Formats: sequence, structure tokens, C-alpha cells
Amino acid sequence: MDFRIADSFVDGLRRLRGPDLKAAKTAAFDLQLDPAAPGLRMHRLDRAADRNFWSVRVNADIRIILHRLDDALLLAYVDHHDAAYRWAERRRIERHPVTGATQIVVLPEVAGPDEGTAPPLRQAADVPQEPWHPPLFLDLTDDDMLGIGVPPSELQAVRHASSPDFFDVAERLPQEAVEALLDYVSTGRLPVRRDAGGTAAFEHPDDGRRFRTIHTPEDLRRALDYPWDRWIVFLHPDQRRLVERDHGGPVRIAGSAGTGKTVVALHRAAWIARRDARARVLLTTVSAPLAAALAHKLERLTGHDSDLAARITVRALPDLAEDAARARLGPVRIADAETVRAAILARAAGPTGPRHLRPGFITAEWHEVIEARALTDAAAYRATPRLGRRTRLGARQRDEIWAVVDAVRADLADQGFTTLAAIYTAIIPATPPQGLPTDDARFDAVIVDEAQDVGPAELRFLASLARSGSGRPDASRPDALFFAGDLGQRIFRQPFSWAALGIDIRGRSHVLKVNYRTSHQIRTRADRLLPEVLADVDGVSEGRDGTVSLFDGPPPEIRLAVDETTEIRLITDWVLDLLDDGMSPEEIALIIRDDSLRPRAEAVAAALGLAPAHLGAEVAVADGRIAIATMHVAKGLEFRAVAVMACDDDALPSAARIAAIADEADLDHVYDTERHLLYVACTRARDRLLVSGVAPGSEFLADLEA
Ligand SMILES: Nc1ncnc2c1ncn2[C@@H]1O[C@H](COP(=O)(O)OP(=O)(O)OP(=O)(O)O)[C@@H](O)[C@H]1O
Repeated sequence: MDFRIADSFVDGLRRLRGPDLKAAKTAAFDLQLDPAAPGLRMHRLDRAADRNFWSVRVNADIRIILHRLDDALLLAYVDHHDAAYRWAERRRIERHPVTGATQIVVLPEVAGPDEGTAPPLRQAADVPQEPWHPPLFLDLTDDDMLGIGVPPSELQAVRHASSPDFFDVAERLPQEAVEALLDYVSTGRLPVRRDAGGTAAFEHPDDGRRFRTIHTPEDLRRALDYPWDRWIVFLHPDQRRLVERDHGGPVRIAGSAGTGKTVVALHRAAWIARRDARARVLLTTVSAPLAAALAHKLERLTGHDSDLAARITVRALPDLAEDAARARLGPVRIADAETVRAAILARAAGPTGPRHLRPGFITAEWHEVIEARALTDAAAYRATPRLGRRTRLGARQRDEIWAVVDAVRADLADQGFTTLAAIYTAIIPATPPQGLPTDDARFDAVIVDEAQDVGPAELRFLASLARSGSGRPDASRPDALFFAGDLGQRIFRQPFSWAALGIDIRGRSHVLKVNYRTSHQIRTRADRLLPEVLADVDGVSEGRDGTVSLFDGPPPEIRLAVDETTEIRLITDWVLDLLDDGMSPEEIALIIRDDSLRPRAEAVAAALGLAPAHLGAEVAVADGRIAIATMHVAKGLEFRAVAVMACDDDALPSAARIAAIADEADLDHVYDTERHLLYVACTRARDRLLVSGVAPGSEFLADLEA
């Protein structure tokens, strides 16, 4: 007997509390163990249009709605008695006549006011005339719509849907149909239909979005443990394919913010570890707070499976490098940016320093080129392309710079410091097999999130961590390297060629297109900050066109105030409205460009009478507190409502950063990353977004408004 749960069951569970929730889970486990157990008091629902719906008594008030076939049970829904019955009476579970996908169809003829097909009629006399909006899908034939999975009963409603009411209709449609219709609205074309080729019931690729087959009690426990996290149980068919496929070499998953790249990376790690009971997997990312967030999510995904958890290492890239360096070199102390700046200044401005090169230029060259690539000798530096830094440097100038770099490295060593380049040089094996990390220290699969911010030396280090059958690192081995990232969110690193370092993802780059996080209105607005197609140095392009959000919400607000006090007041009022609407403080974040703007965010919290949670490596979101985060820290987080505040003309792009530019060509890099920062900040919002500043405001706001 096949046993499954539906996403609607998980949604129902999410609304239950305390003893009801516990009892519903217990009943679900009992059903899985023995659906014929007499204690379950199961009976067929006489008034349901679908004759396979049964009710199971959980306690005096709660009922599970079961869909029962001879050879399959599906936990379809759970709720208080009357609501559960009403749900079942209005639905039918059926296979789509054209696509073959199994769908939960809402029956229009008995639809209630919350799910009626026609908008209510208004009295012409007392309601102002609303502007007329043309139907969006009049040009589509029935066959077109059936081909994308619109249930036959919804053809009329879809045909007449216009932009203001599309999402009302969409609530009754299966996700695959909503996605295809939105794609049609944005591109004028229907997506090519996935041919499911005569799959059995519940085995169509789209069925995985809403039904999950449960094989063991452990499977069920995992699915019900955190019912509020749908991604743990239900994947989009594209996500599932990328997780479970043999890619035949290094692969990169792209997609704009909120399309589930991290979710795919997490599932991939768990999938590889489950597939091979001896596999060791590394799941890594670019900073410690992001790694902590990954570890937390992975724990949810793997549940109590301690063997699985033990074989998946989650660690931030800098920490991995430091661990490896310690193992090789003993205790290490890495020079921070300020120490490096001071050391360069002392050498470059001294009597032997180069005449025509400013210390600021050398410092940028140190970070962007020399350290990022872990260069150790002048010849390598001379031969290095300087992407993103277009000032042409002759061989003599490069030698002059190298002389400073050499001296600075020696000075730092005298002070007991090492540099990242020294670390990477020590830990990246140059000529195998000498210097290889032992096999125990390497991994069968290396999975990297936020890959857009990985630098060249880090990429080589990652490749060296991939284990192969021969005992040598072999990054081209299928499954060895899996990257997830978005070029539009590159905020730390200069671009560089992955192919030149032997990591060739050409032909293995995939773009996710369904945005689960951000409302249609917020996503389309934020997307205006970036070009439709971004390409990396190797010419691999990532298109953002055709991306869809599955829900809608209020349009984002962009407001400029005459001064800081007025801005603080307008944000305070905005948050008060949200709180009045029932949002909790911890669902709201104030995001600022950098720490210098923190007092303005604190003033908003104070005006609201709320304690702030200053997010960072140590502090997390806390109940009853409003979050304050810089744009860099906000990366990887999400909130129901976000105010991106203090977007003044000198804050974004950062005037301080622009003033520090030594190479005019760096201006592009600074502008790009500042723009990306605003994009990252705006896309942390699920439902509500306010972008504010003091007039005239950041020049980027015009793009958001355009
Ligand atoms: N299959 C899914 N079903 C439901 N929700 C999903 C699914 N996949 C992703 N999500 C949700 O979408 C949101 C964004 O997911 P995720 O963080 O993986 O996106 P991302 O592409 O990595 O975003 P970013 O680029 O901003 O880091 C999360 O709330 C996640 O739970």
C-alpha cells in the first residue's frame, strides 16, 4: 500500500497548536503503521463529490481527511471538524486529462465566497467605476490551457482573468499552471510542455510539488517535524531534477534571489549522502553566519539521522582554509584589512616606494588581484590578467608593485601575521601527489552556496578538496563540484575566469525560474536594478527573464524625506501599520547600507518602542524584536516586511568607497556591487517593501521606480 502526504495536509497541520497538533501527528503515524486499526474510526464522507475522501477522528474536534484508494492512502487535509469537512466537500483529487498530473481540484460549482470563480457584482450607483483591465488569456485555446495543466473546470475562469484578479484565480490552480500562465504574461509564449510520458498516478514530475510518497516512519517524522517548511518535503520538478541528476562534471545552479538555490544545495548534500552510505559531503559558503544558517536548515532536512549529519560537513570557506592552514602550519594569525593597509602605506609611501602608484591603488591590487589569486612570485603576477581592473600596467610597474608586496609580506611576517595568499599557497596542492590533503580530509562531493562570491584562490582550494577514486583531487569527476549562486548578488569579489582555473561549467549551468520568496510586485521591481541577462567571464549567461513569483502583494513603496527625522517618522508609521495588520516585530527588518547608518535604524526602533536585534555573526532574529542588519549581513535572510532605509545619495553607492577608488576602472566594480547590495536588500522581503532615504536619494532609486 502506497502512503503519501499532500502539501494541503502540511498546511492544515501548520494551523494546529499544542495538543491538537500532537494528536494529529500521532494519528498520521498510526495511519501509516496500520490503516485498518479499529481505533482510527474512519468513515467515508457522504457529501463529498470525491467518493474516495474519508474522515479520520483525531480527537473530539480534529479530523484528518484521507484520500483512500485500494492500493494507496493519501493524507489530504487536517482541520477542526466542520472546516475539514467543508474542505473535502469542495475538492476532488483527479488526474489531469491531458498532462496526467494528479491535482487537488477546487470544485467551482460549490465554491464558497472565499474561492468563488466570479468577482462579486457591485452596485453601479454607490461604487466608483474601476478601470477596465483586459482579460489576459483570451488568445489561449482550451488545448493550450489544458496542455499546461489548467483543470478543465477552470478554463473559463482563466480565460477571463485580468491582471487585478489573476492571483485570486491562481489560488485555485495547480502551481504548474500558474507558473506557465505567468510565464506567458511576461514573455508572450507558453513554456514547452514537459512530456511525462504515461507516468502512473502520483508519479508525474509535477506531482512532487504537492504529494510526497512516504516509505518509512522516519520519512514521515521528517516530513511532519517542521511542517512550516514546505521546501523540506515538496520540491519543484526542476529543483528535484537538479538535486538527483548525474551532472557529468562541475555544475552551477543560478537563479534570481528567492528561487530556491540554497534549497537545492541542501537537498543535493542530503541526497548524495543518502545515496551512498560511505559518501562524505562538504556543504560550504562564503561566511560564517551564512554557514550557520545552512547548518540550521540542514538539521531540519536531515532530522534525527545522525549518521547522515555526521557525513555532511557544513563549514564556512574562510574557516575551512584556516583549519587546513593550522593543520599544516601550526597556529596562524591572518592580517586583517586595516593591518594590511597600514603596512602598505608604510612601505609605499617610504623612500623606496614607487613614485607614480598611490598606496590606495597598491592596496586594491593586493586584495583584488594578488591575494585573491594567492600569487606568490613576480612572474605569476606579471602573467595574471587583471579583469575588472583595466588600468594597464607595464612590466616595470608590476615589478615595482611586487617589490612593495614582498616587503609588506616580510613586515607582516615579522609582526607574526600571515596572509590569505600564504594560507592558500600552503594548502592548495600545486603538484599532486605531494602536499595533497590526506584522503580523510577530502570529500566525495563539494557543494558551494553563494558561489558568486568565491574568489580564484578559494575556487582552487575547493577543487583540491574533492576526493577521487585514485586518491588525487579530481574536480572534473561527476558530482565532485556543485555550485549555487546568482551573479546579480556578487557583492564581494571581482569577476574572474573559472574555466582558466580548470573548472568548466559550460553546458552545465542551470537557471531556476520560480521565485518562492518574494511577491510578484517586489520581485519585478527589484529586477529592474539588474540587466535581464548576466554573463560571467567565461561567457556563461544567466537569464532572469521568465522568472515568476507564485503570489502577489502590495506594490513596494519608494519614499524620500526632506530630512532624517522625517524619514524616521515615515518608517515608524509604516511599521506601525504593519503591526496593526497583525505582523510581529520579528517578521520585520530595517536594512542599512553600513554601520555608520545604524543610529538611524535604532531611532526607528526607539520610536516604535521596540528592542532591536542587531543581526550579525552572533545575534539572530528574536521574538518581539525588530531586526536591524547591514546589507552584507542581510544576505541569505528573509523577512515578511523589509524597510531598506537611509538610501541617501552619498550612502548608496557608498561615497566613501568611491572616494577610495584608486583605479578609475574600479568604478564599474564598485557601482555593480553597490547596485547588487540594494538588490540583495530589497529581495529579502516576502510581502512588504519600503525603500526610503533623504532627498535627493540614491541614484539607484530611479531604476527601482522606472
Ligand atoms: N520547493 C519549494 N517549496 C516551497 N518553498 C520553497 C521551495 N524552494 C524554496 N522555497 C522557499 O523559497 C525561499 C527562498 O529559497 P532559497 O533561500 O533557497 O532561495 P535562494 O535562491 O538561495 O535565495 P537567495 O539568492 O536570496 O539566497 C525560502 O523561503 C524557501 O523556503
